[in-house]
Amino acid sequence: MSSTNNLHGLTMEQFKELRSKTIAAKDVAYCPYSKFRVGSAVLCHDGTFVIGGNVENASYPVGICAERCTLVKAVTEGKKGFKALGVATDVKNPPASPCGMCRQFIREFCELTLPIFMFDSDGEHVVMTLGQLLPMSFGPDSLPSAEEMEKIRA
Ligand SMILES: O=c1ccn([C@H]2C[C@H](O)[C@@H](CO)O2)c(=O)[nH]1
Ligand SMILES: [Zn+2]
Repeated sequence: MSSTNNLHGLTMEQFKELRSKTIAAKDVAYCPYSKFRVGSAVLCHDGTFVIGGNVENASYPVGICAERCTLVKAVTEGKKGFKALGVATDVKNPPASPCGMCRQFIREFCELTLPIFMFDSDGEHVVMTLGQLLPMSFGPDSLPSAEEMEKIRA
């Protein structure tokens, strides 16, 4: 389920860059209310990285998590496929994992095999795939086509 030595197809160099960018991204968090810094980075298929942090709001529910911030940036920069996602916080035992809303958000754009590296306060990680974190999930391929939908409703 979790592992510290399986890089899920990433080279050691890619993994190290994902780790350093994810941990550094904690510095871009805007979290005056919770003070809980979350950094995130995604490795895109084109080899580039996009980073983000949690961005809170005086109207608390309006805030956005680091993982969604990162993916919104990547998608709107035209990035198409994603090889790995990192998330880093200042807690340990266990490291924080993406919330349910983020898991579903990630599902829209990534394969179930996407590895999600969760880094703790010491930079140690647990890695799980999106499919492990979000079993029997509902995604774009779960919706019937317009034609199928017509048959279903007939
Ligand atoms: O995986 C997580 C968990 C929490 N948060 C944010 C939301 C909020 O700003 C703060 C406290 O929940 O951390 C994230 O960004 N990602
Ligand atoms: Zn979230």
